Amino acid sequence: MSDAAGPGAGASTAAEELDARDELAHRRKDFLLDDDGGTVYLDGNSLGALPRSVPARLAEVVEQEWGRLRIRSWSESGWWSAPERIGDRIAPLVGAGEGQIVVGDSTSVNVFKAVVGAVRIAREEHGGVSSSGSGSGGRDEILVDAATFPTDGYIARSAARMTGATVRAVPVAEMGAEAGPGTAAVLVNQVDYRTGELHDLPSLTADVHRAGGRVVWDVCHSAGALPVGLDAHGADFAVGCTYKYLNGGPGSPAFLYVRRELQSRFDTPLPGWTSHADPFAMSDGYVPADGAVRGRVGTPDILSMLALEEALKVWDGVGISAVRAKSLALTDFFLQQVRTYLPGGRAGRLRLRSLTPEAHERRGSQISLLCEAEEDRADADGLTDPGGRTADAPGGPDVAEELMGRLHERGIVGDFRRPGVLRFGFTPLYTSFGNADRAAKVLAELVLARGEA
Ligand SMILES: Cc1ncc(COP(=O)(O)O)c(C=O)c1O
Ligand SMILES: Nc1c(O)cccc1C(=O)C[C@H](N)C(=O)O
Repeated sequence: MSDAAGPGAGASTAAEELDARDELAHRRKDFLLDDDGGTVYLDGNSLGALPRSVPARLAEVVEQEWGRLRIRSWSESGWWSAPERIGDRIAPLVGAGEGQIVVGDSTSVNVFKAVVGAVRIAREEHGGVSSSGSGSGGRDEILVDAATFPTDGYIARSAARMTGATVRAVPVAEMGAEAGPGTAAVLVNQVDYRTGELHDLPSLTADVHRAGGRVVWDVCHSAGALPVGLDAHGADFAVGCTYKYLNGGPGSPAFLYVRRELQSRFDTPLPGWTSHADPFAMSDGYVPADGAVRGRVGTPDILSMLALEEALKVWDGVGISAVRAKSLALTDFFLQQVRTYLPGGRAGRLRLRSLTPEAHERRGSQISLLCEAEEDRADADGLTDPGGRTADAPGGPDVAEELMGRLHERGIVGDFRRPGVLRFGFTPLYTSFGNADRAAKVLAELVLARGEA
């Protein structure tokens, strides 16, 4: 086991061989990881690790650009154009051409802009009147992914109230069939935050378009983890955060993608002055800027934004397809090792069941294991029946939360989501196969100790 692989050293030969062949292994050194402390960090699907070059760059921004140049930095240090410049840096990672992504605000705020923008465009296309808000062209419904990360659902409901639409929660698998003549917009997560399931962006986008609606993709759990293909598959809008697989740091600004053909018709519900065609004219009337700039609202959060820009340098020379290949290999390997160390996925009355699909085309970059405390089931084959019941069996959620606490004590950092889900995120730029092996081994030890107690 090489030092570069970090904790997990001394792990299985299989892990060592996989690490030795890993084309992305050299990237690990670009991150500050707690290798000496023995921590295996599998929570990059919530907060990515710190790229080593960020602190020095932030110090420079604060001391030099803010401290010395002060107001001049808006032009001389490129602060003013940072939202679009950084958007173009993210673009290839999500399959977008230049000029369609703006960075800023939170994902929640961008969901609001995109959903209202999508409803307005759909209505205009079907004979409604977008700017006055009157006339819907019969497009009165917003479909929302029934298992969505909560913020999207909350925001969609507010956007619906404001536009006179209604929201209907629909399981993603049924959305294509449910989209119809009343559909204005569809809001859907490409990867489910709880189960790690990857949804079919190309086919659902095509279905929504056939129904005459517009689709907003939340790519928080796919940006930087897998090829998204926004342009290629005709996505209308996309929003995503940058603090997960893009490692931008806590609360780093989100991004908004508006497909080029829709930009001139994007009627933002938050027309702040920085999205004006001539912001420094400071005129009374709002005239929207062209292009990605139209997605801005107010003054960009420069410190977070420039930390993100520096963090994105770890992607230099890295292709998203290599990242995807390693992500699938890591998640396959983790599942395989859990099965090896915990045969049948169970110990006594305690059972782990993967909610993350086995099929690669349906898997994001995390593994979610539902922890059930139940009677032994004759039909159970352990870890292999995603899509089954997710009932919180007696003690399930409590035991899962307790187990995640114990994992943290043993240096394995994943997280817990209700009901009883242990989440393990795999960030290919810095996670080694040794990490995956060590996490599986410690998890199995803890389940065995707890289940047979
Ligand atoms: C799918 C998804 N959407 C949105 C968010 C959060 O949005 P915000 O960045 O506004 O907190 C998260 C995670 O926090 C998420 O997982
Ligand atoms: N954004 C977060 C935060 O500010 C605090 C704690 C966690 C988060 C997260 O990102 C949660 C994450 N989206 C999830 O998938 O559960």
